Amino acid sequence: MKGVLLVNLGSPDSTDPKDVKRYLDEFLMDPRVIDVPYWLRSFIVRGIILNTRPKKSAEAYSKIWWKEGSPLIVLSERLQDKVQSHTNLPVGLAMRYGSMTIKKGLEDLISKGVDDVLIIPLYPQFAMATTETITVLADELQKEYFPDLKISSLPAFYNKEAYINILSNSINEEIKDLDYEHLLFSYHGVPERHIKKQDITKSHCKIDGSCCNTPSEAHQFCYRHQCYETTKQVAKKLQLEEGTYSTSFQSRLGFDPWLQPYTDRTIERLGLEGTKKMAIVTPAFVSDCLETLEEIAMEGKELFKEVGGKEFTTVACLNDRNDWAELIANWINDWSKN
Ligand SMILES: C=CC1=C(C)c2cc3[nH]c(cc4nc(cc5[nH]c(cc1n2)c(C)c5CCC(=O)O)C(CCC(=O)O)=C4C)c(C)c3C=C
Ligand SMILES: [Fe+2]
Ligand SMILES: [Fe+2]
Repeated sequence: MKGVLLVNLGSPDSTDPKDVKRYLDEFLMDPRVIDVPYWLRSFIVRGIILNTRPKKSAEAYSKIWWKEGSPLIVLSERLQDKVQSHTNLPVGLAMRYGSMTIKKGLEDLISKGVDDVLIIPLYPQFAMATTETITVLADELQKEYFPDLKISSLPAFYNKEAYINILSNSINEEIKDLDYEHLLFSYHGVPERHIKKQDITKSHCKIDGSCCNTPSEAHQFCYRHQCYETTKQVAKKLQLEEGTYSTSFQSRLGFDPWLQPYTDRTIERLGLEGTKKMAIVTPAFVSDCLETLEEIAMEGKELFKEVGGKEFTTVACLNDRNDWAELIANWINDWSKN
């Protein structure tokens, strides 16, 4: 029997700094997130980051935590329920990090009689630190624990027409009555090194602003290309005028160069240049989370006001929108016919 496992990033079990530390340890020790040799990663993560960050992150999580738990997890569970209501196949939910493990998710599906699983990474754009780490772990688990299980995964959907339509509608619903001056598409950043590493041609990626616009088979794994493509397709769909929107990258960590332009500097620049009303959408996230609710809706807004901005509107992630849940169910039903 076929079944499906939706997989999102995960959150700590609570806002207690001890839980945050345990979660960050698992997350940041993933070699596809901090991609340096083990001894160096261990030194950076356990010797430096985990000494100070858990307390700071725990405070940030406390600002956005819901009565039911982590917004990312609660919203993913609501999505799972809605998707389940549109398909007869069992739909499970797991997180790449934290307590809701992929192993448990697969065991649960197997206990329902499933022997053929479609993994759906809940990330529109492919990245080594998100999509790839999920599929690699699922393959490892399959080899070690579930040799009779067939596993396949849904590819990144950053440019799929039905997804672009739903994302565009979600943005339009929020901004149609605003006379905003600038719409910023803010994606989670990654170190530039990740982009170069994923270049299967080993010659295409230059991070010079032009390679991502030049057709190449490398784009199948180029997070930067895929982010710009999502922006481009939405802008086309919504007929946004050139100059009234742009793309930036948020949430950088450490001192290496990450994808630019950075979101915080872009918000600051827009405000300093005289923009009074801006809107912001975060299409790398399908569920609202720390990075959208705190970093953007709180910190970003505060920064914009500090530099003279007046109105800062955040567009909610797709979360558990009916059209989004229906689209995932359509993908599942299409897959189940093969
Ligand atoms: C080297 C570090 C990181 C990389 C690379 C990275 C890529 C990446 N992350 C997401 C999505 C999310 N990240 C979230 C939180 C978060 N991310 C990092 C670091 C890297 N992410 C940290 C340290 C944290 C924890 C928060 C903090 O301490 O500030 C979240 C939110 C989780 C939640 O519980 O709400 C999401 C979602 C993507 C899409 C991505 C690459 C494309
Ligand atoms: Fe992240
Ligand atoms: Fe590229």
